[in-house]
Amino acid sequence: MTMSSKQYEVPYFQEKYGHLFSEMNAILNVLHEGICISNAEGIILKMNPMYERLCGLSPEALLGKKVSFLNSKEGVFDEAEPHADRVEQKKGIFLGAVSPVILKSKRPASSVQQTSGGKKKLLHGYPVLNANGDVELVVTFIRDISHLTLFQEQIGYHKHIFKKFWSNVQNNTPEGSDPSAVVVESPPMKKVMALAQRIAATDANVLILGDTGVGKGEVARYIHARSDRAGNTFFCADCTSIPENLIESELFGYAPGAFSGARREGKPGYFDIAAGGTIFLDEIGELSLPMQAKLLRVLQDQEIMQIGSLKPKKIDTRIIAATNVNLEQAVADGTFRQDLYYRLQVSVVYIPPLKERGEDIQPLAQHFLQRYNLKYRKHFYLSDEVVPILLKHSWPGNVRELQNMIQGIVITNEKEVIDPMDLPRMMPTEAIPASESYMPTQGQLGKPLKQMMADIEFDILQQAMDTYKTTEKVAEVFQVNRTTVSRKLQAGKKKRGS
Ligand SMILES: Nc1ncnc2c1ncn2[C@@H]1O[C@H](COP(=O)(O)OP(=O)(O)OP(=O)(O)O)[C@@H](O)[C@H]1O
Repeated sequence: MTMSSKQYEVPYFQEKYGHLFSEMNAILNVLHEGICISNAEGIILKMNPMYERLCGLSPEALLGKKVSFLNSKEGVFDEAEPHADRVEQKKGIFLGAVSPVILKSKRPASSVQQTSGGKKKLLHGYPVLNANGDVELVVTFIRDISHLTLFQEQIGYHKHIFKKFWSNVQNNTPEGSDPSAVVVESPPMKKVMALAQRIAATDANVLILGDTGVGKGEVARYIHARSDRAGNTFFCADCTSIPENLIESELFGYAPGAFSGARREGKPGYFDIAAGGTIFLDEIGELSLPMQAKLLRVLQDQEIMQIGSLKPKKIDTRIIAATNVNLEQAVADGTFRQDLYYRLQVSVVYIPPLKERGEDIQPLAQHFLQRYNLKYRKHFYLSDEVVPILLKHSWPGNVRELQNMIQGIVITNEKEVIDPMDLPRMMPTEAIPASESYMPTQGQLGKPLKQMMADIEFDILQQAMDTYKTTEKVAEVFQVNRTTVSRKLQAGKKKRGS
């Protein structure tokens, strides 16, 4: 709609700036920004058509009025106005106009406003000062930024989806998940992998048992990679990381319009994502009893029931489940369904703990060292003294513990050779089996306790000197002063005449 310039003018303004009007109006009328000019009293003198459009107010309702009319927060209305005009004023007003602020501060001001109808507006106001430095006019520019914020929100949403997708991808392809990179040296592990290879050729569901960190996930990936499903998705779902109230919709998805707040188009579950491939249900021993019942139905009928759907849906997904829970005990305790336990018993792979696979320890340590050297651009290597200590450690956290230890050393160590001193503190002492721990000799027994203790101390320090070579390292291991170590060694040698 094109307005004649007259509609936007008040006599005062026309009188004072009339000579500029024709050119100025032509410019103002084509601008994509709304412009409003008010005087030092806050009276609105002029506005352009875009301003009217963006505010949803007629020029008659504004020209000659105070800017504070625009301020809906304070609910200021001209009581003299007829009711209809007040309603009209109310339609497009802001939560706070910038002009009153500029009149006070004499400085530019900006704000983002949400007007009726949920539109977002960006306001920039500038003072025009006279020769005395007083505000003579305030020029306010207004721009509709609703589409920008909508765009921003859409970008934010897509960023969120991308992040989720990326974390899923990472979740399913963890560091070193290349099945050919699985370290298998010990006879028990060779047996495990031979069994996994045989099972892979069938399409049977699998149950993998073993303590935490033994490599159940690795073996599951190995089975998938060697099966006919290798070209399709391997989806890893950690049952403990999904909140109980979401697990059903995450695993099975939901039908369109399943519940209020649900996505209109419905949501695929992990079983759909892994269609044609393999779903790895880790920590299955932690599933609640109601979810166990639903999983049993999936295993029996090869069907899932999406939330909000009345029709079962056929699935073509191989299930590999894993747990470190003793399922037999869990069945006896009533926390795991017996029928599900029997269903899962079809093909079972048990992975022994690392301490029972001694031949794997050094190759695994070298494997992780190589990986983290490459990752952090380092050249670390293991000293000969380290290997026996690694072999003697009990590895309660299994392969993951070894992996984390090597990564930690590569990140924090200063020198390239990794020796016993660089291992976690508890390792060297723990590595001495009980049979090798110190027992007083016949010769020592019968001596005063103080002397016996000094002898024992001397023997321990000498043993440590054999392992660590320098008094500095021995002092560090035993967390004492270096001079204390030297003094005690010298005293002991003197006493024994060596
Ligand atoms: N034989 C192996 N060769 C190479 N890396 C291995 C081997 N076994 C395990 N790993 C690595 O050790 C880490 C722990 O393995 P994984 O996650 O498979 O154990 P898990 O038994 O599934 O553990 P959890 O019970 O906690 O789920 C992983 O980073 C894995 O890549």
